[in-house]
Amino acid sequence: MENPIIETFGLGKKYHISNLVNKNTEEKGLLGGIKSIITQPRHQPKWALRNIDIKVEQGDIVAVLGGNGSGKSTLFRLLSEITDPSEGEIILRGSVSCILEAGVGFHHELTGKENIYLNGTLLGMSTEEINAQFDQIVAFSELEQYLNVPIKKYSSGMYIRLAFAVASFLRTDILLVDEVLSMGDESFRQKSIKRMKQMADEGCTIMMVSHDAKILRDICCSAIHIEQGQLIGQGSMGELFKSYSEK
Ligand SMILES: Nc1ncnc2c1ncn2[C@@H]1O[C@H](COP(=O)(O)OP(=O)(O)OP(=O)(O)O)[C@@H](O)[C@H]1O
Repeated sequence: MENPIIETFGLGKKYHISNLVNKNTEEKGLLGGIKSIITQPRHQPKWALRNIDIKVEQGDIVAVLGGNGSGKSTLFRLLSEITDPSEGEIILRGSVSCILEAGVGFHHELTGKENIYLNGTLLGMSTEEINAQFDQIVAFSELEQYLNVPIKKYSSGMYIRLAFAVASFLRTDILLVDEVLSMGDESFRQKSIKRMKQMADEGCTIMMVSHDAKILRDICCSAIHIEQGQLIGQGSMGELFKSYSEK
């Protein structure tokens, strides 16, 4: 694979989880016999991902497979630069848009319309470029009536429709879609799948997480399999899905 659009080298992310540890101690002296509880914060490091070396080719639609807590969302957070790696390196040869869990990427006090312009500006687009895409975004999201309403008043389904429309019609080379299609209704899901195939045909690279195996098998040609923060494999969807579902 020459000049893959996404490459990672020894990528790792370590979180520090603070646990409150109750320690029963027996007081001596004046307070002899009285037990007190001392609560001490302790920080335990946990590697959410480690030693991840992947390569993704431009125009590919890649499924990211893995059980709960395996590190899929962490990988997307690293690739979209929401969080920094603890070790290793990421090379991105294009701009990234992501649709992560409801709320991320939008400013809740701003209206739908203001968020469309804000997202476009963050992607480096001029007002004229955003204007040129605006009607398509609104039509795709089917939120004409709610454009001047603050995002905080949107339902999760409405949020997902706007997030998908914004991410898929504003200029982007890489689209990361994390488990959001299951939140929309069936007709929106079908429309989104069609749009993703069209984007891939136009050269956009898509990585997606979904617990809906049918969606993944329908549109992904390759896959990455992660378990407990470790890369199990990268290859064709057919091959990896088989080993993933047999585990
Ligand atoms: N902000 C955080 N602080 C501490 N630990 C975290 C944080 N985010 C994720 N983790 C831990 O990192 C591991 C990987 O989490 P991640 O959300 O990436 O998994 P996932 O594969 O997306 O899971 P799921 O399919 O359940 O959404 C988990 O053990 C999780 O508890």
